[in-house]
Parts: sequence; C-alpha cells; structure tokens
Amino acid sequence: MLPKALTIAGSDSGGGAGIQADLKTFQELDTFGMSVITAVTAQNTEGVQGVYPVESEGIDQQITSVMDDIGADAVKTGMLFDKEIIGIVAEKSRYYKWPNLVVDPVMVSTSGSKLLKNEAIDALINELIPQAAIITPNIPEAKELTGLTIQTVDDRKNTVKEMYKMGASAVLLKGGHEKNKGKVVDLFYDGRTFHYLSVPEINTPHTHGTGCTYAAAITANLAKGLPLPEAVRKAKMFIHAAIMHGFSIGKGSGPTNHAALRLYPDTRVEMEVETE
Ligand SMILES: Nc1ncnc2c1ncn2[C@@H]1O[C@H](COP(=O)(O)OP(=O)(O)OP(=O)(O)O)[C@@H](O)[C@H]1O
Ligand SMILES: Cc1ncc(CO)c(N)n1
Repeated sequence: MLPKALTIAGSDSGGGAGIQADLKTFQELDTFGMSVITAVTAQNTEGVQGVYPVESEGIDQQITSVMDDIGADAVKTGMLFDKEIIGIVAEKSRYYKWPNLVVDPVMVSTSGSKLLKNEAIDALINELIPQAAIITPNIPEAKELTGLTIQTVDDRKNTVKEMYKMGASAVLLKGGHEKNKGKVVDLFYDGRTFHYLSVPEINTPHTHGTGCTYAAAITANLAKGLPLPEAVRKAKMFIHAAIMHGFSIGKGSGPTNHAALRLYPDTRVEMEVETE
C-alpha cells in the first residue's frame, strides 16, 4: 500500500515553501501527498506580499473530507496563523488520533514576515505540541517557545529538554540560524538520547523553504513506517542534498531542489552523527 501523508499548512505561491514544498517532498519520497490549506500567501523569493487566511469552516471541512475518506499515515502541520486554526487542528488530531504528527512551529518566514500571530503561541504549546510525535523548531522559534536564551551547546540541550517537557515524543532543534565554524548542527532528543546531526555549511542564499521541506521529509519517512531517529537522519540527507542543488531563480532567496537525491544520486552528504 502506498503510504499516505497529509500536510496542513499555508500555500506559497512561489512554490518553494509551505504546501508546495510539502507536496513535492511527499512525491519525491514515494508517498501519496494530500493537503489542507490554512492560508493563501502571496509570496516569492523576495518575501511575503500578502496573507489571506482560509475561514475556519473551510479548514475543518478539508480535514474531515480527507480523513473520513482517504486517511493518513502521517500528518504534518506548518503555517497555522492563529489560535482558532490551531484549535481546529488540535481537535481533529484528538478525534482522528494521528499517531505520526509532525509539528513544525512556523512563526516567521525566511524573509521576516509573520506567519503566526503572537497570541497563538500559547495555543501551540498547550493544545498541539502535546499531541506531536516530533516538533521541529528553528532556533528563534525555540526561543519563543521556551523564553530561554540559546548560545552554548548546553543552552541547546536545556532548551530541547524544556520543549520535550511540553509533551511531544521527540524534539528536533534545527541549527540553520546559528552556524558555527562552517558547521550546521541539528539536535534531536527523544527523552533518552541526544543525537547531534552535523553537516558542513553550504554557502548559498537559496534556502527558501528548507524548514518545510525537512519536516515534510520526516513526515513522509514516518508514513513509510521508519522509526523516528531514522526518519530524521534520512530527512536530513534529503534536505542537505536539496540545498546543495538549490535553484537560483527569482531575485531573492531561491528554493531548494526537492528532486536533488533523485536527479543526482551520487550526491555525497558528509553528515556526522554523535549520540550521548
Ligand atoms: N547554509 C546551510 N548549509 C547547510 N545546511 C543548512 C543551511 N541552512 C539551513 N540548513 C539546514 O536546513 C534545515 C532547516 O534549517 P533552518 O534552521 O534554517 O530552518 P527554518 O528556519 O525552519 O527554515 P525556513 O528558512 O524554511 O524557515 C536544517 O537541517 C539546517 O541545518
Ligand atoms: C506558506 C509558508 N509556510 C511556511 C514558510 C516558512 O518558510 C513560508 N515561507 N511560507
């Protein structure tokens, strides 16, 4: 049976992030992709020019339509925009008992536009995160969620532990916003073991949609039945190759290449994984 993956997120007209990144990733990873659109954004490589939320009933109905007929082996959330939308998704998650829920706590776009209202952060923490198999914050999002500062490796570990206490089965803190000595390090924690996934920094401005693509790859891998650490490790290979072969299109930060591993199967990803 073809594994089925559902994304609940915003649409990026520029095609590099949001729903579009998720569906391209699901397709590349041999899963059947479905989508629930929470908001339409007018967006390109230069930024977000407009945000148009879908009305609550429309979001509720999209989820019901997909779930009552087709079902999903894994579900990802991206841009949820406000607390009302978070409430609907959380209620549906409880009702359908999604076992593989990946929550990417999207707050701000790469270009700096707000994709989540400030007053919605508490709803994310109290209603959705406790139901997640994994949450995938970047460093600014982790600071918002915990109120902690993140400078040292110990800060990262403490922050990840604090987020784990919010009730998700695992936490992945992405390191793209704090590169150090030519390395980018993501930290995965499942309540027992820390996994440091370290790769060489790629010198490119074309990183639009990296977070969405990474979380979508984790979702596809979970839909295929991979255990969490393996789903994350494979997704990391996928996103790294996608950044390596990213596209210089548009005038700003271009999108990643979702087909990179298929088109360039010889791509070498020098990833080191340390556990403690
Ligand atoms: N220049 C880079 N070189 C190598 N890896 C990178 C680079 N930039 C980001 N990454 C990786 O891409 C993934 C997404 O990282 P990041 O922390 O930027 O997420 P994000 O901020 O949610 O993404 P987005 O820009 O889509 O909002 C992480 O695994 C990160 O390590
Ligand atoms: C719709 C949408 N979701 C998420 C992101 C985060 O990259 C974005 N830029 N646009």
